[in-house]
Amino acid sequence: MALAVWHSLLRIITRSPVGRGLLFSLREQKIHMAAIRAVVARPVTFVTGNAKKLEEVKAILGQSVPFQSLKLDLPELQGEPEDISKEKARLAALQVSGPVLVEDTCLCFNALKGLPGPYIKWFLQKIGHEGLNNLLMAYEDKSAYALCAFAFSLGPDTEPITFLGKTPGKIVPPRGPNDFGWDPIFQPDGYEQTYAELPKEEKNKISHRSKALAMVKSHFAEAGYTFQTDTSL
Ligand SMILES: O=P(O)(O)OP(=O)(O)OP(=O)(O)OC[C@H]1O[C@@H](n2cnc3c(O)ncnc32)[C@H](O)[C@@H]1O
Ligand SMILES: [Mg+2]
Repeated sequence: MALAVWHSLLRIITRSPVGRGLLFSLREQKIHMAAIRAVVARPVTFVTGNAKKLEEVKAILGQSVPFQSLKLDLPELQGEPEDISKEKARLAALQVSGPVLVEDTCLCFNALKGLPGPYIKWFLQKIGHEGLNNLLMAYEDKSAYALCAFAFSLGPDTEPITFLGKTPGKIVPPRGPNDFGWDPIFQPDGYEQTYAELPKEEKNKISHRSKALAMVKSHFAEAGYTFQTDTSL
């Protein structure tokens, strides 16, 4: 009985234009999914010009997302962090002709409505830790947040997707080793130490970068990508 109903249903589907359209689009979708899997069956390249970022990304991701890295200082668009990161991913995907991961980091002062934000690199280079503290001299509010925007693209023809991580804290006079950007002047909420004073493993547990990467990890796990680590292909 059930088989007879099933057969007549199948007849209706295959004979009607709507049913045929449905079957066709299901087939197309299957082909599309297969294409996506084929594209990502290649290594993901994390593109950055910053060795310290790479070090942290390696430590945080471990073996969960196999990737190779490419040292390249990509040009950066002006604008909102997410858009900057997406544009970096588009440029990186063109360069690599394959799946890429990039990130853009911001340091945002609440008293300055989020500035320097994505321009922190240039502020840090020009005015240093002391100058960054001085920017907040006129304000009582020293609160700030570190923001990381990762963007992942499957390749040059694919729209990048973003993953944001944010850690609140405050800006303080520099303390701790001066080996990574603005780490000595950022004290995360709930800690008496600056990022620079914290052991690396501790920073990597609570940082803006680790929060964004946790989302990257779960996206990769849900999508079920299979990545090739053999770069000879
Ligand atoms: O090639 P990319 O990945 O862009 O590397 P970059 O050094 O240019 O990095 P950004 O454009 O994201 O600029 C962010 C600035 O903040 C610094 N920075 C990034 N992450 C940091 C972190 O976790 N702690 C301290 N400083 C950080 C970094 O050194 C830059 O000066
Ligand atoms: Mg940069």
